[in-house]
Amino acid sequence: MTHSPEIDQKRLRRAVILGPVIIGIFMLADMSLLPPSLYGIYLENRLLYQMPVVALVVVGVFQKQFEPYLKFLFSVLLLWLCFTNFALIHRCWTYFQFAFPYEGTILYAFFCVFALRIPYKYTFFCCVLILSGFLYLLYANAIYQERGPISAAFVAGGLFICVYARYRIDRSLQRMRSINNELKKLSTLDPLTNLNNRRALMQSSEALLALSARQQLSFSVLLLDLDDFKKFNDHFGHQKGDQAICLQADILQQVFRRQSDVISRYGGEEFMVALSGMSESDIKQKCEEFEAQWQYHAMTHAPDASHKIMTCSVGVALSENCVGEDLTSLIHHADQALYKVKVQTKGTYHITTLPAHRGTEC
Ligand SMILES: Nc1nc2c(ncn2[C@@H]2O[C@H](COP(=O)(O)OP(=O)(O)OP(=O)(O)O)[C@@H](O)[C@H]2O)c(=O)[nH]1
Repeated sequence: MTHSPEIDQKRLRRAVILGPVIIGIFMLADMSLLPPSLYGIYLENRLLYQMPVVALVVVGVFQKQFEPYLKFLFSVLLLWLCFTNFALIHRCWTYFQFAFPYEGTILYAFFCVFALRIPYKYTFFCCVLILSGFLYLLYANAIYQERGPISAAFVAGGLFICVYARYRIDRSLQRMRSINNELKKLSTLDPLTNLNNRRALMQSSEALLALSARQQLSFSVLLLDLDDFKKFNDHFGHQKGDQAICLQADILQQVFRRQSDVISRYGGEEFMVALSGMSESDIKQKCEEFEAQWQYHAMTHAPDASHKIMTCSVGVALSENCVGEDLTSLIHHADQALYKVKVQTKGTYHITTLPAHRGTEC
């Protein structure tokens, strides 16, 4: 299941607010364990060094302009929390011979890596630095005495779990994203021609029609159907038929080159093109260019077909002012125009111009 960026952002904001609350709860627990002589350096460490940085990060998460730098900011936060904690452990030991607990290191790492979602590479880098810092702390001070090695192993193990789990999570997310993109492609593209399929066509055409209506532009639907294609298939075989369909897709892409032109496979050997802002004479010119391309390629047709070479009939519905027009009705008019061509002269085109609607915008 995927979430929208807005939901992700809300969750991140909630998590980052939770951070100081958890630190606050731990402070109360720590204070109940600490000898009163340590209150001063403990509160100084938490309130003067840790909390201001935590507050800065919370503010950063709520500022949109910091979004690209959040992973860096969270990594700095993690390092800062761990190293200020090491400084506290060092001071408690040096001045009061008190072995302040080290387990917070692992909690900081778990929170920043999993709740704030520091990516794998940053996590790896941070965990290496944190472990090095902790090992140096143990080397420089005999804080945990005979429990030193097991403490080191515990911190190393906790950090390793962080790195490895983050790696697996990031890999799975990456795989999910690429599968999602593939599925999206499969659900919108026709596998033979790589053009939009009917579903994507309807979405794109509706959007283009709405835009054309708002800008008071003309809108036209072209239905293009290869002639006597059944005879072609029967004579040359299905594979050659597929080649003709691919050639049709190539020709359409050559003729209708504007970025806004919507080209798609409507179904079988039928294609549809939706155009915005084209006059009747522009469309005539495009249809002639299209027919000329088929003449140029001169693909030999079946002996019993109406033409010696492959041709394509085109039916066009042109709405000069598409305000109030709907796509289904335009497709219907284009289909009727195509039918006229099929029964009269295959391999040509027919344009039906629709009168301008009056009234509400579509
Ligand atoms: N090779 C191939 N053939 C297809 C594909 N999709 C549909 N067809 C064939 O296209 C043919 C369409 O035949 P008809 O609808 O009778 O149309 P037609 O023979 O072109 O006749 P007119 O439209 O009147 O010119 C059928 O034989 C389908 O099997 C495809 O993806 N590949």
